[in-house]
Amino acid sequence: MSARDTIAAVATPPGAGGVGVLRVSGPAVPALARDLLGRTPQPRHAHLAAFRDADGAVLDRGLLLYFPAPRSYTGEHVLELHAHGSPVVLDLLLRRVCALGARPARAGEFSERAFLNGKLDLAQAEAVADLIAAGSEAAARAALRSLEGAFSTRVQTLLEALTRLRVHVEAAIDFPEEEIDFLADPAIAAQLEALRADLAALLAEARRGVRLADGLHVAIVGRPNAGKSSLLNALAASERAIVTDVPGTTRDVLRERVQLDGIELTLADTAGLRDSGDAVEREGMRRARAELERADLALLVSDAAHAEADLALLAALPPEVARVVVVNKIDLDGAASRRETRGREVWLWLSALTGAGLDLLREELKRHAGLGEGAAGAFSARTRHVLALERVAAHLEAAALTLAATRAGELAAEELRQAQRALGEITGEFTSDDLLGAIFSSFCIGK
Ligand SMILES: Nc1nc2c(ncn2[C@@H]2O[C@H](COP(=O)(O)OP(=O)(O)OP(=O)(O)O)[C@@H](O)[C@H]2O)c(=O)[nH]1
Ligand SMILES: [K+]
Ligand SMILES: [Mg+2]
Repeated sequence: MSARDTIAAVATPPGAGGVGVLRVSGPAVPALARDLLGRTPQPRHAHLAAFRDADGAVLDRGLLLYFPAPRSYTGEHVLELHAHGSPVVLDLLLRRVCALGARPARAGEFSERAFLNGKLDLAQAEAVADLIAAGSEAAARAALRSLEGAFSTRVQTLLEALTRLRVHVEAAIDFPEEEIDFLADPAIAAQLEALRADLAALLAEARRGVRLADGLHVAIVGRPNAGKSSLLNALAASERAIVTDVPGTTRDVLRERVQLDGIELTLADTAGLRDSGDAVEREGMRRARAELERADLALLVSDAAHAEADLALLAALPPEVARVVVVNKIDLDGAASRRETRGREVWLWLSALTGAGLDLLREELKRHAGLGEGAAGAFSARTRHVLALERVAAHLEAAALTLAATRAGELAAEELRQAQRALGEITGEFTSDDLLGAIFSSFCIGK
């Protein structure tokens, strides 16, 4: 399979447990397995074995499973030893297999080998880590879909369409006397447009995939006393934040994780924004603004009694952050809860105190977290993928402009080539060692 060395690591989490698994991968595995079992193991068969140290003393009794290459996680010969989940026993077993020719694996090294042996593409390998780290049911389901190739297949389809288009354009360049006519062929423009539309759809889904994997980061902002901390407490269903009728109560950012129908929200309560205030409060406001820059969604809370004045803040929000306007304290004038769309904002009338209208807010949050319509087939993605897709979009746009304006085949072809490269980075067709190192080193040991 490869001339790589043999690696070993405990694959189960540190600490005591019912069962602990030691995993070994590489060319030394067949000999190692024979040594441990006293005979050649059957492939993919659970053998009951006594694991012995060099002197023949039994270290533990457990199961031994042998997966010959290439039908294994890494694509190499793999051995799994299922022992009792004792850190001491597992450490002794690890020492034993290292004495028999293995070395301790680095973080993510099994998955890296799976990638290098073509068992998983890069997006799938990342999905393994995202599945392990999933903080909610929706995140776990989405990561499994990516692991099974839902995202990669879409990328692959785009890559194929892009390749066909490049063949067309590059063929035109090879016939300079006909190049202009060739590139004016409406079929080329149509192919490019279709590609851009498919890419835009995939980009939107990948962005949702990032939110599903990471959870939705919500910054709660507004004027002092609008009821921001009360809203956080209502959503968290606990008295996490201090609520008083004194404006300027919240000084620091308070973050709270909330599970909402299988998705994870990180809510950040912030200091009320106003012009005056002491030094501490001003620092709180600076932190509130920094929180906004990082958020996926801003909940702008206003007091129903003076909502219009409070909402002058809308213009101050970073333009790229999605926002929902909350008109709070409707209990004071007896208004009913409701939802309205005004321009790019959704407005919700509710009461953090009585809970009226909170269900509308929960629905809105779920929509933003990617659990809206069409979420059934959602896959997980990473910011790295979104950035790559954005670069692809920019190159395709440049190619379209070049073709439309100048019919400069060489330039358009170069943009398409760059687009293909950026797309290939997602699945790992084009990668640098630095990128691979960065990705796999963030995995856990034994994966
Ligand atoms: N009647 C009514 N009062 C509310 C409601 N929400 C909050 N309040 C009251 O408004 C006051 C301010 O609430 P907070 O939650 O502290 O407001 P805040 O926006 O966090 O204030 P700062 O942290 O000072 O910026 C408190 O007295 C709350 O009890 C509501 O829906 N209805
Ligand atoms: K307050
Ligand atoms: Mg507060």
